[in-house]
Amino acid sequence: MAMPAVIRSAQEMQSRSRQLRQAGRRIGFVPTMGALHEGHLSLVRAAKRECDEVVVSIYVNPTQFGRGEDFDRYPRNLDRDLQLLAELDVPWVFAPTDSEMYPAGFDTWVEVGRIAQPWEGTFRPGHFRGVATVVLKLFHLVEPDVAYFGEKDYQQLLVVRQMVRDLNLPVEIRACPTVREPDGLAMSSRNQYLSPRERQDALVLYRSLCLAQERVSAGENDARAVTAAMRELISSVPYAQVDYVALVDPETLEEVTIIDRPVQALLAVRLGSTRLIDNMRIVPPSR
Ligand SMILES: Nc1ncnc2c1ncn2[C@@H]1O[C@H](COP(=O)(O)OP(=O)(O)OP(=O)(O)O)[C@@H](O)[C@H]1O
Ligand SMILES: CC(C)(CO)[C@@H](O)C(=O)[O-]
Ligand code: BAL
Repeated sequence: MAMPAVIRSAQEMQSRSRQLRQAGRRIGFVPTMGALHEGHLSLVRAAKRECDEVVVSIYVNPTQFGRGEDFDRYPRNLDRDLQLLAELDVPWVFAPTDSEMYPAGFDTWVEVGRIAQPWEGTFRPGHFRGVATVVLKLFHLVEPDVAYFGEKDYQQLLVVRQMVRDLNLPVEIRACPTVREPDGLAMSSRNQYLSPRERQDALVLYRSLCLAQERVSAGENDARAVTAAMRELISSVPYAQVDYVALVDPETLEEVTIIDRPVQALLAVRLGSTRLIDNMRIVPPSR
C-alpha cells in the first residue's frame, strides 16, 4: 500500500497531468474539501473503475464560504485522508496552498446564472461563485477526462454541469448517488460537528424525505401539502431551523406545485450551529 504522491504546486499538477495524458492515460478526478468519508470514497471507487489514473484534490476553498460560516472550523486532517486514499491505491493527491490557488492580485470569477440563484444560492450568497471559480481552476490544473460529483450536493452538481456546457469544457461530469449512514443520515464532513443529541435528531432530514415519497406514493400530488408535512415532521425537533424545504423540477430547480412527474425534494436545516443539506428524487405512482 503506497502513500499517494502529494502535489502542492499548481504548475506541478498541470505538468504531471499533461504527462499522464500524453501517455494516453484516462484521468478521473474527484474534487473534495477533505475530511474524507465513505461518500467521497464512493466517488474515488467510481473513478478507479472507469479511468486509468485517479487524482483527488483536497482543498478547503475559502472563496465559497461566506462571512460567519464555518471555514475556520471546517475539519482538516490530511494525514488521515492520505491513509484512506492509500488504502484505495490512489496515486495522486492535489492539495494546493491558498497562495497557489489565489496568488496576490487574483481577480477573476466565474458566475453561473439562474441555476445558482435559488436555494443554496440564496442562503449562501457568493457560495456558487466560489465553487464555480475553484472547480474551473481545478479542471484546468488536472485536465481530467471525467470528474466525479456527489448527488448529495445536488444543486452544486447542476451548477458544475451548466458551467461545463456553457464554457465548452472538455470534461465529462459523472453524478454518484448519496451514501448514507445505516440509519439514513447522508454522510457529510459536517456531521462531525453534531453532538450525540443533534446526531440523533439529524435523522429528521432523511425521515422527512422518506415521508415525502410515502405521501406521494399514497396519491398526494399537491406539493404544498407534501412540504407542509415535511416541515411538520422537522418541527418535532424544536430547535431545528429550516432554511428551505422544497419540491423542485430536477433540471431547472424551479418549485413545482403539482407532482405529476418525478421531482427533487431539497432541504437545508440547521441543528444548533450545524447546517445540513439533503435531497431525494420523489417519484409519483405510474398511472
Ligand atoms: N454522502 C455523500 N455521498 C456521495 N457523495 C458525497 C457525499 N458527501 C459528499 N459527497 C461528494 O463529495 C464531494 C466533495 O464534497 P465535500 O468535500 O464538500 O464533502 P461533504 O461531506 O459534502 O462536506 P460538507 O459537510 O462540506 O457538505 C462532492 O462532490 C460531494 O457531493
Ligand atoms: C467541489 C468542491 C470541492 C469545490 O471546492 C466543494 O464544493 C465540495 O467539496 O463539494
Ligand atoms: N459540500 C459543498 C461544499 C460546501 O458546503 O461549502
